[in-house]
Amino acid sequence: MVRGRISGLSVRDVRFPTSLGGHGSDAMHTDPDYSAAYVVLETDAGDGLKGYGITFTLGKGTEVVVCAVNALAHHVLHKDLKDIVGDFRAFYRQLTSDGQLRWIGPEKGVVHLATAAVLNAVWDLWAKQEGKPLWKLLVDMDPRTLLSCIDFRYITDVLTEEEAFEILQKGQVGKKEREEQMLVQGYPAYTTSCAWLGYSDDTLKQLCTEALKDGWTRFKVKVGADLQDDIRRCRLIRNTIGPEKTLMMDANQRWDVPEAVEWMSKLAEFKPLWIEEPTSPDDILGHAAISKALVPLGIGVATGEQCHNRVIFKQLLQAKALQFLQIDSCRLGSVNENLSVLLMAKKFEIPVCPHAGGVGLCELVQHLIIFDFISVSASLTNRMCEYVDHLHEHFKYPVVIEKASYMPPKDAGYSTEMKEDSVKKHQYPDGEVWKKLLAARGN
Ligand SMILES: C[C@H](O)[C@@H](O)CC(=O)C(=O)O
Ligand SMILES: [Mg+2]
Repeated sequence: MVRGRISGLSVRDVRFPTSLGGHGSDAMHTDPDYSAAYVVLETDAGDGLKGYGITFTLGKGTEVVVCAVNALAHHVLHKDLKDIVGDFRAFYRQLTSDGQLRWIGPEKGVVHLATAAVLNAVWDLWAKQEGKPLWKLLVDMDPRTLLSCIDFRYITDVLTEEEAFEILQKGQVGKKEREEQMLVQGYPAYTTSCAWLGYSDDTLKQLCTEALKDGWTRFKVKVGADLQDDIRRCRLIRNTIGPEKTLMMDANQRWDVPEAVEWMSKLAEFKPLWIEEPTSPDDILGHAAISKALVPLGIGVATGEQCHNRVIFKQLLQAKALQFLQIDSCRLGSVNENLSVLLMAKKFEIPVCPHAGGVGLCELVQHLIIFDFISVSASLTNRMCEYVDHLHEHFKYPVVIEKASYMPPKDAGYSTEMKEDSVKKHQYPDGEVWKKLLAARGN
């Protein structure tokens, strides 16, 4: 039973110095410090439950997102939780239609990341009050209630509410068996942690060898900065993992369209399943051109981690611009907007392979993809969820990986809560980790 009025919202700037080890590095983000704007919602319900929400950022960008969360706070404060989730579509629209903040969006960039952080906290609180992990809250929700959380504005030309209802109705068939399957086998994952761009060849080889021993069969490598380096690194990885294992490549938006096609024709011998973010995330027709050009090479295009919103996903699908769709739990407007994208992907029969390269993204997105399998896609063909082996120790309910699969979370909530001690230590700039680092840098 949903209860309580939101009595407090706090937001903190939490950063991890991952750049020191080259973790998370790619062709465009060479020194990423994995960071989060971390939101905590309190209520007057007297049950001690809080809602925790994050959005993923890199370093200094967190400052700006924290400001945007504070600017949105008045929409949430003093509201009854039951009014928020009772008409979640209206609340989503209220947040994304703020007359003054909308101008610096709309539904994109900093203000949308802030929306995600706030709404992720609301979903966490809702799931905790219901005593269920978020994936289970979604799986058990009746289709009409689920759809009442989605803003269909701008997507009804490809997906009406009635069509979405039909998809969810069809998804009821075999749902129980699929839930059982998830609880036993988990959701298949791939690892990105062996092959960040800043890692040396020795590190690549060592990490791939260890990952193979741990049962990983799917690997992603960062490419795009230097062709000769890419050829050497991809050869090293392919030789280490063997011809049968799955390899994906990620260029993080480094190339122009013709350059992407040319570059990938040189990397085709390493048999990548996909090239991810070959060019600007806003270039829908560019992605379509690359997709078309790479068909003869057997390489698909994957994108989504920097897709602004459901509208861009809609057009990517309409334009046949991607073969693998990568939702992100913190880039889009939380669960609400991700639900609409999962349903569109189902309509277009495009496999969803979520993005999770960042702090906390694995914790969150596992809920969405497990729900997707049980209630929407009903398929694991060509599907896998990204896994990165970093920073899970800072979360109160960290992901559980077994046999290279995500095991469904059992604790109530959205797995968003961080350990208070970790937050204190990594808060920027006053946490002890940053005080030391900044002093050593002479700041
Ligand atoms: C900066 C991030 O680590 C980015 O490289 C993640 C990413 O592209 C992915 O995980 O995919
Ligand atoms: Mg990527």
